[in-house]
Amino acid sequence: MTSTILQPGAGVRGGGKPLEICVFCGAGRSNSQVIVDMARATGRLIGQRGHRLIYGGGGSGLMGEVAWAASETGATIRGIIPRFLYERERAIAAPAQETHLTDSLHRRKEHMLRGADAFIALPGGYGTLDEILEVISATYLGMSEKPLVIVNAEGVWDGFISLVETLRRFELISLAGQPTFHSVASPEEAVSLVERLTVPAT
Ligand SMILES: C/C(=C\CNc1ncnc2c1ncn2[C@@H]1O[C@H](COP(=O)(O)O)[C@@H](O)[C@H]1O)CO
Repeated sequence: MTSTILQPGAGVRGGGKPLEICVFCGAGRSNSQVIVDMARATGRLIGQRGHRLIYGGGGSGLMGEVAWAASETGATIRGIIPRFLYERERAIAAPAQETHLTDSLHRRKEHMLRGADAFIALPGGYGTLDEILEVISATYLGMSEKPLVIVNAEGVWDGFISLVETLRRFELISLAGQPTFHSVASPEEAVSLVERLTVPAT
C-alpha cells in the first residue's frame, strides 16, 4: 500500500513516515482499568507520533477508548464497520473520522488488511481473536509481510501464545519463515516495534 509523505512541519516524531496503524481490540470495555488505560495509551501514542488510526469504527468499549485518545492527540482516523454493527457498537458516539461502511465482517477485515501498514492487537473477544488469526494466516501463507504486534496486557493472550508454542512444538505449525506475530507488554513497546518493523511504500 502507499502512504502519504508528510507536509513540512507535520508529522512523525523522529522524522519517520506516518503509518496507517490498525488496532484490533474489544467492542466491550473490560472490567480491568489496566486494560482500559492501555487502550487509551495506544490511541494516544498513535496520535502523538503522527500516525493514523484504522480501527473497527465503534464508539464504545475499548474501541471507543482507543479512538477517542487518538482523536484527542490529533490522529486522523478511519473507522471500518459493517452496517449491521453501526448502531450496536455505537459508531454514532465515535470521534470525528472517515467512516467506511461494509456489508460484512469479512469485507471489514479485507479493508483493514489492505489499508494498514501494521497491526496492533489489544485485549478483546472473539472478534479480536478472529482479526488476529486473519493477519497471522495471511503472513503464514506468504500473502502479507505487515507486522502484527500483540499487547499482552494483564496476560490476556498468554493462553493463545502458549497454544501457538504447543502447535509449533508438535510441528503442526511450521518453524520456517518470518514470525507471524510479536508479543509485547506495553503500548509504548508496540508502537516502537511497529515503527521499527514497518517500511511504508513511497
Ligand atoms: C469464533 C471466531 C470468530 C467469530 N466472531 C467474530 N468474527 C469477526 N468479528 C467479530 C466476531 N465477533 C465479534 N466481532 C466483531 O469484532 C470486533 C471486536 O469484537 P470483540 O469480540 O469484542 O473482540 C467487534 O466489532 C465485533 O462486533 C474466532 O475465529
